[in-house]
Amino acid sequence: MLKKIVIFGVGLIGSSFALALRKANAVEQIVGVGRTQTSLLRAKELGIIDVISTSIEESLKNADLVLLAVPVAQTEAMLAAIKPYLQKQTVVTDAGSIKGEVVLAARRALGEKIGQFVPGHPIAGLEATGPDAAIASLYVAKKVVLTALPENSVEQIAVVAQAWQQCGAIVHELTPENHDAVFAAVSHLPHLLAYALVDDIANKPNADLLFQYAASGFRDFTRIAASSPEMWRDISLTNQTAILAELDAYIAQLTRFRAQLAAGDGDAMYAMFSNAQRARQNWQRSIETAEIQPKQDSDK
Ligand SMILES: NC(=O)c1ccc[n+]([C@@H]2O[C@H](COP(=O)([O-])OP(=O)(O)OC[C@H]3O[C@@H](n4cnc5c(N)ncnc54)[C@H](O)[C@@H]3O)[C@@H](O)[C@H]2O)c1
Ligand SMILES: O=C(O)C(=O)C[C@]1(C(=O)O)C=C[C@@H](O)C=C1
Repeated sequence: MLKKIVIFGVGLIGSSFALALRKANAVEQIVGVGRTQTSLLRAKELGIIDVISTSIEESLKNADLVLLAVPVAQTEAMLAAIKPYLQKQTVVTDAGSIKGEVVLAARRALGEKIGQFVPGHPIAGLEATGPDAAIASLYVAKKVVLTALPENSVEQIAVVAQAWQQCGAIVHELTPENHDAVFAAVSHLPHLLAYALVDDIANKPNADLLFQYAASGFRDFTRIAASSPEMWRDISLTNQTAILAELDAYIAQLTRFRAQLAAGDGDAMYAMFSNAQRARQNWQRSIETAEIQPKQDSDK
């Protein structure tokens, strides 16, 4: 049981963490720190947080756990503001979608207190933002990747891992470099492609006509283009190298495909479509097995 947790950023991710811990009866008091009073008042109204912080110093007194759930470019300034008031027993974690730059920012901001920071990333989310979008079950049977630091103690890592497990999540560990390369391929690139496609269509002279007939294929491919521009700007800039590598590989793939189409090479196109279909079906089956099983267990 955590006595006090402090959440910086009461948006989708921070508020869902709060709701999940409350549902599990795993926390006594939740304090919210925000950029705008509006989201903090709304989070309090919705019963997500108990207390709206008016001072970082006060909020950190006797805290067990601090979660940063803000756009990743805020990490360094936020940890620098926290550092003077960070007590020895408090563990700090984050939910940022990239880890390499977050770790560098944390080292710069926290200095000798870096051992108290256990970097994390829940692999669950939505295109919606803010406390109204929060869901208590968002993390159930979903992965949370920790990229623990050599300076973290086993106990500090356990505080963060156990909090996520209380939310129903399954904790994995990766190095920050592996993390950023993996998510550049399977999360960051798809978001950028969806944004680019919708922007391209929106800028066409006949955009209204095109959107009028866009249907479920368009909906499935572009849901994530409704995500937060601030969040995705920060992810793009802080994971620039890995995203550029994935973007180049994708452009090469499109160039290959374009040549096949221009040449009317149906066999080559069929081979690529079949390989992708098989891979997508296998992925769907394996993810369903992994994610449905724990849900059934927890229903017992
Ligand atoms: N949305 C997802 O699918 C998802 C999934 C996993 C991880 N993440 C990561 O979680 C973090 C939060 O994303 P989200 O989806 O909850 O976004 P969100 O927009 O719903 O919430 C972010 C909150 O942070 C607040 N904020 C911004 N700057 C702040 C500051 N300086 N001080 C205090 N509060 C501040 C905003 O007001 C907002 O309430 C991001 O780092 C993102 O990369 C998002
Ligand atoms: O489902 C969505 O809307 C998401 O964008 C979630 C998603 C993802 O790409 O899967 C996005 C970013 C996160 O860092 C983790 C999860």
